[in-house]
Amino acid sequence: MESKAAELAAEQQHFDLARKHRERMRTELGEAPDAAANAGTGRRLALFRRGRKEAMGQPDQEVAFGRIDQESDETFYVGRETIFDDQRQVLVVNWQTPIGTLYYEASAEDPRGLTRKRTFRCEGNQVLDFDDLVFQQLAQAVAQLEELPDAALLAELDRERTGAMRDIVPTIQAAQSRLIRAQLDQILVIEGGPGTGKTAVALHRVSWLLYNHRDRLRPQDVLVVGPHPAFTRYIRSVLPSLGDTDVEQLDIDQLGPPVQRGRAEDPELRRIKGESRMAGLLARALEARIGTPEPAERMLFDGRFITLPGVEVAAAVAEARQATGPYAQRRQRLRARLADLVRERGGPPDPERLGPVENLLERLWPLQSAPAFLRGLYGSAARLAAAGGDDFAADELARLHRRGADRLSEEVWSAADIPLLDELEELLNGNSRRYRHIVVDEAQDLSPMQLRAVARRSSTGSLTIVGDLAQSTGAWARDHWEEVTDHLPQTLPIVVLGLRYGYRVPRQVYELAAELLPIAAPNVQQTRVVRDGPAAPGRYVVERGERAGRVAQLARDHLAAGRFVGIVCPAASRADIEHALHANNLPWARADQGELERSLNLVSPQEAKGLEFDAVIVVEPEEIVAEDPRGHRLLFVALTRTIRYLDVVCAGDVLPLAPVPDVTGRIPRQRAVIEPDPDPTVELTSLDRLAEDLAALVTGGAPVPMWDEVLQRTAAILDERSGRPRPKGRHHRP
Ligand SMILES: Nc1ncnc2c1ncn2[C@@H]1O[C@H](COP(=O)(O)OP(=O)(O)OP(=O)(O)O)[C@@H](O)[C@H]1O
Repeated sequence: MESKAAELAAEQQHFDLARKHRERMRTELGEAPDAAANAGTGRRLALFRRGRKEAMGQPDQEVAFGRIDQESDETFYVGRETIFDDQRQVLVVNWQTPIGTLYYEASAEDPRGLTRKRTFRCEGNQVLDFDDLVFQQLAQAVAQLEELPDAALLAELDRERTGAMRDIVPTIQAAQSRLIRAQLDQILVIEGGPGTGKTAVALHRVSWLLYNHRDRLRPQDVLVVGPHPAFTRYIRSVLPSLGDTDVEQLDIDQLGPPVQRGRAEDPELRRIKGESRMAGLLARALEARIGTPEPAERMLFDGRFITLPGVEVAAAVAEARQATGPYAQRRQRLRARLADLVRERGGPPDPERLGPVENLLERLWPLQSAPAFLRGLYGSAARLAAAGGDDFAADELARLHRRGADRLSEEVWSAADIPLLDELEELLNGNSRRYRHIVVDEAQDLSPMQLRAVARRSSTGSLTIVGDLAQSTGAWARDHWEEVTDHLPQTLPIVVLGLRYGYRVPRQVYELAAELLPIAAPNVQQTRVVRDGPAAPGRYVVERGERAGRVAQLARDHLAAGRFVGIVCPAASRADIEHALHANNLPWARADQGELERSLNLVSPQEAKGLEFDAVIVVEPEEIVAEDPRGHRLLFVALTRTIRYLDVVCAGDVLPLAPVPDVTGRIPRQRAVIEPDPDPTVELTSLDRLAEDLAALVTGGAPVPMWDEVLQRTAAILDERSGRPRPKGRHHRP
């Protein structure tokens, strides 16, 4: 057998050769002439080449991260891009190709025709070392190899954070790879605990889909929606680093017209505005703007009166009302009809001279902008009452009523207003941009109106929905995924698949946070943590007056050690903490302004969703719990943001498990987790869907030989839950 040194030298030779050819390919891309049949094609070619060049690894980046050896004796190197030599021989294959996929998927149970999987450790393009998995040897010894974190993954997880998410191409795990490659034509719900890689998987899935469905999907056809600007900023470099530059990435608040945002609103009003019955209210209110004509409509053209009988005008209005299409389009239809009626009576043929028709049209079918219309509607109790119909109680309509700013340009809108404006935009103009695939991250919190805004942008019904029910908080805290998927297009199958291994949060921290789960989300499966952290969580219970000073001191210590730090601070303590940071001369970035670049970041628990830091300082858990009706979930979010260090600084309990009074002094009611009633009328189709979901879970979660075992255990769990006697011979829960 070759010595390791000799093998390393041989690998280095291959890496050097591949790098030489990568640079040759880069040069060729730069030099290729822009000549094309026409200017448009030339521009597209130039853009394509720019995209290809950007996607190429930098000269100092390793050409490959892995190698697979097949039983057929063929060997492939796997990297971020395919590299050819000048004879078109492949030196490295792209991770997104079927061959590249084998690198992630081969396991001891199912080696997929491989004899060996090699993972390289590199510094630049210098091969320092490699680890081998030799499948035949391992097959007998390891039952579930794919679940064990390997050295390469652990080293990657321990790397310091910077405020920008990185790609995980070299270390994608088998279970993650299955979700990345799941079929395009479905609504795939990726669920899992904090730090299981849901966001990373969803972004790599986009890249994989773009590569493997080039015929149907261009980068411009894909939209990624995140919960807030700091999150979008955090993830925005992942797709470009995978070579996919033109994918649109927006915050949920950007799905709507550009208006001034920032209006605060109480949760009850937020809840009303988020409900899908608001769509009906808006549609009725808009139709109510359409007027009725006078018995006779008299118009003056070039000194001559023309009179249209009211019944004819009313018929034209009725026809436009019944037509399909958005308000503005139907208005055009009415305009054309009125012009015809005028011409039939000898009016001017020239549309330029139809000013009086425009006036009549404006009176009957006024032009509207979404913000002007909604401001007017909120401002009128009578219009709200008329549009509310039986769907809204009087006190709900009273809550919606508000006096608008003096000028439209001064109106400040709330987050819950944005999807209403977007709904109106669609009713008025119907020109929302459509996408062929949409990814929605942190989807567990979105209101039905926000989900409608997502759904209307989907031209195919193909979506990837990402979230964690245990982190679902706010006015729309959810306990079941159906509460989300019911508002999405129903054209394709819905499959919920889970990620179970926690890569971010160290064991000591997760154990603390998981104490909240029995109250926060008793139905949610716990994460299996893959690694230990460097230290137990720091618990600092201090006098209230000392709290902010202690936070500043801890932040300073973490910063001195070169860590990327997040302070998760409830609103009630925000001013105190800001003051202490100022006084200690510690500049920080504000997540509420989409910033996340400095070493020190101040985030609210809500903004903390999806983010991660080397060190996290959580301020006053009791206040965090009091901040939301599902406050224990919010605290769970706050405690699970760290990749290494956690400190909790408080005057109250480190881990308040009992309900804590909210800001008004009331004990918030925890909404009961609703177990679905056994319903004998459940339709076969939904049972089929449930069975399909379960089958998908089993397929994705266990190797084939274990399926029977899993099903037997599932049956035992169900028996236990239902209190039914367990038939003899069935497996017991371990
Ligand atoms: N296979 C992997 N290789 C290397 N790093 C990984 C892998 N999977 C996940 N990670 C890392 O683990 C961390 C958590 O991943 P991610 O943010 O995608 O988790 P999440 O499930 O979306 O978490 P949350 O629910 O808190 O938003 C990230 O730093 C990510 O890069």
